Amino acid sequence: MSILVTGGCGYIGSHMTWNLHDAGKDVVIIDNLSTGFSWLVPDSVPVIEGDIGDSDLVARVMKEHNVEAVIHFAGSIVVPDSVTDPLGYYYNNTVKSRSLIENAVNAKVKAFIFSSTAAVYGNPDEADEPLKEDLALEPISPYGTSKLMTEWMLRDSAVAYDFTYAALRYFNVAGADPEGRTGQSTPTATHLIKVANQVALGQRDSLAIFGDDYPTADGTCIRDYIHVSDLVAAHALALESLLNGHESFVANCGYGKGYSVLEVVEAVRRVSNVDFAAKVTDRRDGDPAALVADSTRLRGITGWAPQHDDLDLIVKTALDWEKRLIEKGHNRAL
Ligand SMILES: NC(=O)c1ccc[n+]([C@@H]2O[C@H](COP(=O)([O-])OP(=O)(O)OC[C@H]3O[C@@H](n4cnc5c(N)ncnc54)[C@H](O)[C@@H]3O)[C@@H](O)[C@H]2O)c1
Ligand SMILES: O=c1ccn([C@@H]2O[C@H](COP(=O)(O)OP(=O)(O)O[C@H]3O[C@H](CO)[C@@H](O)[C@H](O)[C@H]3O)[C@@H](O)[C@H]2O)c(=O)[nH]1
Repeated sequence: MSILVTGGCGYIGSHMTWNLHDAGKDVVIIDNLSTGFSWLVPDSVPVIEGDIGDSDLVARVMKEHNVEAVIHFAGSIVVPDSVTDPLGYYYNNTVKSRSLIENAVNAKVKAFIFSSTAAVYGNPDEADEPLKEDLALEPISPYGTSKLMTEWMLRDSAVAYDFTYAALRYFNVAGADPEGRTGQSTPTATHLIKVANQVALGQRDSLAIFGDDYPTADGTCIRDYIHVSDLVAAHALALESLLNGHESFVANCGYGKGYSVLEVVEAVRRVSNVDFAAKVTDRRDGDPAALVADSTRLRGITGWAPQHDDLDLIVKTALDWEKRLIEKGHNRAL
């Protein structure tokens, strides 16, 4: 019996792979290496280079590796790109997820964990923060819609076929493996903490703050930053719950605390000890003002208890990984 991790060579998938490897589980990865790197995962884990939309390949891997569970990270992840390329996002995130789910059903996979997102909530009312799972779902970006449609395919399929699923709605995932084995490695990544660390280390010229006229205390957007190690621990617990017979569920993954863009920039300056410049520019398409999670449901179902709930620690682990990338020469595309 093994666990198929799609997108296992990506940022979050590689942390998941190390988590499962450390726990002694059998893992197999399918990744098309569009944004992932096979050197981020343990040498002993098989990496099948291919696409989750390649049904023959997926069926073969599920059969050969006797796959019992799927943890599905593969996808396109940049919110503003989804605004300019909606059909590309619906294809990679929704159409190919449909194909993967069909393969999982045919292979009699028992449990399916899906990377969903806070972007399914759209631009929620301030009064609804922290956000609970049963709020109205009104994504404001094609990225959010592409993920919500996959949640719905899983909901309906789990009724019709014999498997259970967990759709985990991640808030802003950040930080890196405290042991320094993997981290966010896409040189052109657009995530705030990654970009700010790159600026602090002289890998990028400047940091743009996308808008300071939002209805928040300092005018910049508020997000709930969750350490990637806590996030993948939630997946391991969710999988255990499903395999122990828990019914399917949808759950938020975040700490329940929000930081503004300016507060994050201050944290990166403090931790890096570099007083880099940041310039306010126009708003970025598709950005809601504030997203903060209520994770009561996740904690209740799985017993999840975060270990790294500390913004400076998140920034430090990410910064340490960024330095490692420079040492390894993996920052060359910038
Ligand atoms: N990073 C965040 O803050 C965040 C928040 C919410 C949800 N998510 C979701 O988590 C998942 C992982 O995100 P990440 O930050 O690790 O991104 P990532 O880009 O580092 O990882 C995605 C991985 O999937 C692979 N991939 C993409 N399309 C594929 C395809 N069609 N077939 C096979 N492999 C494919 C890529 O090569 C990469 O290794 C995504 O589904 C994303 O939408 C991320
Ligand atoms: O150079 C930058 C980068 C980001 N931001 C701002 O920082 C905040 C966070 O942005 P970013 O780190 O790009 O994350 P999000 O756009 O919030 O999206 C992330 O978090 C979502 C869940 O909240 C996931 O669905 C997405 O996959 C993931 O990329 C936003 O207000 C951005 O406008 C800047 O001001 N300057």
